[in-house]
Amino acid sequence: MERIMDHLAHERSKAQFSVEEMKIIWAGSLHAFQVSDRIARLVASDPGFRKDNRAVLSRKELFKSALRKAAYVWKRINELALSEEEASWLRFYVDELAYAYIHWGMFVPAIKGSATEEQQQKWLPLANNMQIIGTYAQTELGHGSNVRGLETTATFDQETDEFIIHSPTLTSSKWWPGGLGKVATHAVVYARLITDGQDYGVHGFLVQIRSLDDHFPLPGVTVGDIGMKFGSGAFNSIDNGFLRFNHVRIPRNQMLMKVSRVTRQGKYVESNVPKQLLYGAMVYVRQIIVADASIALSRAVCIATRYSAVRRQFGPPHEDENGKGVETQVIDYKTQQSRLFPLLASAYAFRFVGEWLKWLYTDLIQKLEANDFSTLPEAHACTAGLKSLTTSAAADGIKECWKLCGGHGYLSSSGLPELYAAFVPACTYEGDNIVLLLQVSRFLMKTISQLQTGKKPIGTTAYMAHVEHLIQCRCTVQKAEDWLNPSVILEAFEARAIRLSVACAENLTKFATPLQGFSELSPDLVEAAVAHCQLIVVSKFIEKLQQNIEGNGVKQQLETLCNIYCLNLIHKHLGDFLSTGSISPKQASLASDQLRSRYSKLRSNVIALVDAFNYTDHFLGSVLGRYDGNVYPKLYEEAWKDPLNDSIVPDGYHEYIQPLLKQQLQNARL
Ligand SMILES: CCCCCCCC/C=C\CCCCCCC/C=C/C(=O)SCCNC(=O)CCNC(=O)[C@H](O)C(C)(C)COP(=O)(O)OP(=O)(O)OC[C@H]1O[C@@H](n2cnc3c(N)ncnc32)[C@H](O)[C@@H]1OP(=O)(O)O
Ligand SMILES: Cc1cc2nc3c(=O)[nH]c(=O)nc-3n(C[C@H](O)[C@H](O)[C@H](O)COP(=O)(O)OP(=O)(O)OC[C@H]3O[C@@H](n4cnc5c(N)ncnc54)[C@H](O)[C@@H]3O)c2cc1C
Repeated sequence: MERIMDHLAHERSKAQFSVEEMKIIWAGSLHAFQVSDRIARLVASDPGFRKDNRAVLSRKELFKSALRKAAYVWKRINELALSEEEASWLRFYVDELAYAYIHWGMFVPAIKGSATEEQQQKWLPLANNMQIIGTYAQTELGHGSNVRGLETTATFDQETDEFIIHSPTLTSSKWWPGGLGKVATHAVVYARLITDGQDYGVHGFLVQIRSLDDHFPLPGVTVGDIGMKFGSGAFNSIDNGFLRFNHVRIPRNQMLMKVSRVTRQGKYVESNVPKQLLYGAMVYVRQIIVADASIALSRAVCIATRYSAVRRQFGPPHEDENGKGVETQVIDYKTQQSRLFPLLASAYAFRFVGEWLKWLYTDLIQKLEANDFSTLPEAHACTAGLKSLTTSAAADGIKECWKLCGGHGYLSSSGLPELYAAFVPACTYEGDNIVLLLQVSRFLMKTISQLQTGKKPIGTTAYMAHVEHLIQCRCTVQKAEDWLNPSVILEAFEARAIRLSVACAENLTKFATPLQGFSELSPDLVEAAVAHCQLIVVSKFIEKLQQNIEGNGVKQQLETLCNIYCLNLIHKHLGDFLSTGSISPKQASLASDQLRSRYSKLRSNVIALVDAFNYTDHFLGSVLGRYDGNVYPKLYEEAWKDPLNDSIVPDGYHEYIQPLLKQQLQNARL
């Protein structure tokens, strides 16, 4: 048997902590680690889940392959009698975007969040058993961010006890819903509710769009795919669709009636729950997307880190561990470290804030069940803000990782182009990132205005209670080591965040109306929201370190990562920190000194830190990120697999190359 050479073994031997213990920290618990590890291996070893040929498939082949895999996933879930937790891991590791993401991730949560108990009893078993396949049809051709501006109508017909769903204009066509184009049989459709001639705004309706017998669209329904999207593979395995209704009738009881309902007599009745619960599915998915951002970023970082340890360029002659003369590993260049290590730190930071957000969401759901709606505004602000912050940083980070791999990063076989193409729309779906930050700033301005009324800020805004101190405090750092003190870091971030918010609040008073002020100051408001969200990530990382963290050397590594995450943010947003007086220029320079020293401290551990993500080669899908580091022979092998190399002389030679060459030859002879 061929011995598998581990080109990264020397790197692994340098680690100063227990990778196995770190794997548990990354997974969240021993149980989560064990389940996810088992399912990851199950997926990786099943040829039915092969995905290395995706980049060369045509759109139709890719789509069909995604359908096949989704059906196979369902089959395996049932054959193996997987629990809900195991089934989620299976879908996750299969790593193929398909209609099932929208079905499980949005359609089912929308029903759970907005339907009455009775409606849930009818629809959830059908959805859970995949007897119907659902999509989430909110966005329209002319309206995405502005949900209140949706045009589709649902007009109540008292005579027949039905709603008539209609698309009155081209711009009211539903546009983008995943799984809609070719697969979904049902949709949660967001439409303006009209009864008794009055428009009550946007509400959710459960609408069947395709026949369960022959899959043809039902009468009055026009539906199709919106076309190819950015990048090969990636989102092109999903049929994002368009949908138009021509007076389609549905029974009255297919309005999702938890928040409000229409009676048999056509009377609109509000319940005692806030209308924002209609947007509950968005809060749910935004929270999941934060976890997804840490995964996408950590995948890219894992690839770039392993490859940076394998790749060698320039440098004074070195001897490797076998005494052979070699060039410098690119990971030892300080520029490479200053680009890569903050991304590694961010992956961990986002993991921990994602864990906390999951807790916040679970807590919200428990409170909502007890009719306590008090934490809904904060949950909305946190999910919106952190979704925005983490997806923007992860998308930029993946792109940086591809550049960190030089030319080979641009190859499909690096896995990075597809990862980027698949992830970058997260900056737009579930709310454009800027629009979401503006929601956070609205929440911040409200919180600041309530300080004057004596209302005590809670949760992630609790720091605002100390506004008087934070507005005038001075950072105490005198030497580089002082930047390792978590309370110093926290105060600098709190001071920056509150000073930016207070400046916005003061400036807003200078405008004739709040609307005008919000519009004029929106770039500043976005910066204040970013500062607040970064503070949340920093504080949750610091809180994580205060927990009981077991394992040889694990806590020390996390402390170094936390320092790098925070100090790099100070470095990147120096303008904010200096202009608000949160730190001085001298302290900024000390922060940079400390950051450099943290990179050196981290260096020998980075391969082990990416191993702790516990990603299989199948999941990573990257020749550059292979666990064994055996990059060059595998790149060569992959190149041979390209369809262009199926023949020695390419198709088209006889039509287009040979005549050209002959012509040139004849011309030369003349
Ligand atoms: C097991 C497998 C599961 C797989 C799961 C998959 C999970 C993901 C993982 C990987 C990803 C891969 C798959 C990707 C799938 C992508 C699917 C994408 C779907 C979509 O994009 S659906 C469409 C989403 N659309 C949006 O997000 C639109 C954005 N716009 C809005 O949210 C809103 O309109 C708004 C927030 C901009 C509101 O603007 P407006 O000023 O008009 O405000 P009002 O509507 O009047 O609201 C006022 C009031 O309400 C508060 N508010 C607003 N939104 C919410 C909310 N969601 N929750 C609670 N509260 C809310 C707002 O703050 C205001 O409060 P105050 O009056 O200020 O107190
Ligand atoms: C891959 C993908 C999958 C999707 N899946 C679904 C789905 O399953 N179901 C569904 O319903 N939808 C889906 N969507 C649609 C998605 O939710 C919307 O694209 C998103 O909400 C943004 O809306 P928009 O496209 O209208 O952007 P717009 O709002 O038109 O944004 C355009 C620009 O205007 C700016 N802008 C907009 N409003 C403001 C403002 N108030 N202040 C300042 N700037 C502003 C934005 O920042 C952006 O730069 C999907 C989208 C994508 C890309």
